[in-house]
Amino acid sequence: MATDSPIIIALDYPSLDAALCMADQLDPTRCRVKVGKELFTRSGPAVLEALHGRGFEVFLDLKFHDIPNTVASAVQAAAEQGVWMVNVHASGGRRMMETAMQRLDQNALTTHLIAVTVLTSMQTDDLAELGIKTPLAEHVEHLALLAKQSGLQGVVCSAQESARIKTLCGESFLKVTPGIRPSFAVANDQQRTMGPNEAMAAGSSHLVIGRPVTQADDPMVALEAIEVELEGH
Ligand SMILES: O=C(O)c1cc(=O)[nH]c(=O)n1[C@@H]1O[C@H](COP(=O)(O)O)[C@@H](O)[C@H]1O
Repeated sequence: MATDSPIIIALDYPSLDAALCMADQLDPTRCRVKVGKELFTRSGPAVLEALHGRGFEVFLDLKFHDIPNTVASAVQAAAEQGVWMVNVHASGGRRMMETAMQRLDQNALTTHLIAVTVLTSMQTDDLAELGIKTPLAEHVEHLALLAKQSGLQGVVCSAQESARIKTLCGESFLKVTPGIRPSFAVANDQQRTMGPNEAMAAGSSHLVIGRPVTQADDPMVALEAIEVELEGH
């Protein structure tokens, strides 16, 4: 079931049952869902089947990062399970990203392939510790351009970087932005955050939202409050 909503709810739960309990409160015409490392490691492909069966488009967020052939095979495996979107780490480099994209094309698989730039939990000091001296925003732009040149359809970045990436990589290049914090939510471990409305105004194409909805007393009330903040987009 396709949706026009930019909202992607992160189903960061420790079991299939818990994730489906949340999904059953959501409407696949009003949001997509994201399956990440914890849930997929615990439940495996069964969770994808269950969510597809309920009509959801699924972003499989496993952030692959390995040698080109291994990543291409993993991306192919994800796409063959019908996921809407899958991601790799841009820091895996051009050959890794190009090989993965070619594998999708060779097999006529239409899953969106995007690359993580710099995690939204990181700041300049974290990059410096890794030996990356470039200012964080510049490093994000560099990785976004590399992903675009490698043929990928978009990136995961902070909404703080969406405007600049839109200028560099174009409007249709996807900017999938976690670290979204509606006015009622706390930052948790996120560092580079933005509100949903501001993120869309900055050029984000999709908003990844987890705890502000999944840990709310009433997740549907939280989701509706976000939809209200987004009115006009
Ligand atoms: O790839 C991601 O989805 C991702 C990339 C990133 O840079 N930062 C980030 O928070 N995420 C994911 O986005 C979700 C954010 O969840 P909340 O912080 O609970 O809203 C989590 O599932 C993260 O794994």
